[in-house]
Amino acid sequence: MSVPSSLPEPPPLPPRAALFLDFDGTLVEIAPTPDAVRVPPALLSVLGRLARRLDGALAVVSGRPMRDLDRFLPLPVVKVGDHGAALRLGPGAPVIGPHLPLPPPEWRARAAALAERFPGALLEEKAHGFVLHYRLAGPEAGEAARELLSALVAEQPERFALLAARKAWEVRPRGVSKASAVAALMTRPPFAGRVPVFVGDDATDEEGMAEARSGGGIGLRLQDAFGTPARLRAWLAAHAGEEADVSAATEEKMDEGQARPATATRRPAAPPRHAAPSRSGSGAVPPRPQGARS
Ligand SMILES: O=P(O)(O)OC[C@H]1O[C@H](O[C@H]2O[C@H](CO)[C@@H](O)[C@H](O)[C@H]2O)[C@H](O)[C@@H](O)[C@@H]1O
Repeated sequence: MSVPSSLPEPPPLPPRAALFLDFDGTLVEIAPTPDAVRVPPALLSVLGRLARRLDGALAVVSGRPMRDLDRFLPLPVVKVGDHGAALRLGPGAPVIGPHLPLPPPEWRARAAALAERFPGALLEEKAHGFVLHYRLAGPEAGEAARELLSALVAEQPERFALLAARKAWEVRPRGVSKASAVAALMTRPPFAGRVPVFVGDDATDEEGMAEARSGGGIGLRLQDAFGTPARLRAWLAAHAGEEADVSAATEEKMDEGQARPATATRRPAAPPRHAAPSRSGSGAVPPRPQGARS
């Protein structure tokens, strides 16, 4: 991801924030395949600590199936999967969601056949849809996927939509979105009455950001507000208080394979500039973390 040479300072997390975080491309860097994403170990402790500071008002809101979120983020935080179709409100809670249509089996079969034709293309199955990934197969595969899936969705346009994802095309049911997930969570404790803040990087996240803004909160596009997932992670670490586990600069080296986790430096979190720190979960949050490029 190219980083603008000077980014404005990210806004402070408002007092009594409810934080909604996208996963792919936001909390973690984009990887060649869905299974290849790397979750820095420090991220798990940072998210756990930050969730406690926010009295539980932190949710990961992703297009991923819940099984992937549980695998990559084995944490007792609120999780939303499948672009809003699956919701788990806490540890041990059942996965809930609205009744949604299933795509016809023939659609999946035709998508699988297309993936077979293009080496590197991948079909990712979801409960109520599927994704054709062409990151490793090239633009010709992407164009073929777009043509096929848009024709399929046109057969049932009131029930399904085609989503342009990052080097992928996704068939997903209508009726749910990251916006509907944010709206639903904001009616329930511990989110209700807080200021929604949504951070994300792609088209589906724009819906979540718009919902946060319409609820009086903030929508932060990762590329504009932080530049890279590593800088967002450092910002989250600073907001989590105590200690930031890994500096953004060190994480970036690790991401590039230049350093091992054992070499990570530990440093104190940047002190908040905009408001006094709080341990109650209602505190405001800091500025751009040290080590981040401006
Ligand atoms: O809502 P998100 O958490 O951002 O998830 C969106 C989709 O992310 C995944 O695909 C994307 O990330 C992969 C890993 O970095 C990358 O290989 C792929 O090219 C991207 O499109 C995931 O596989 C999808 O299920 C999510 O909907």
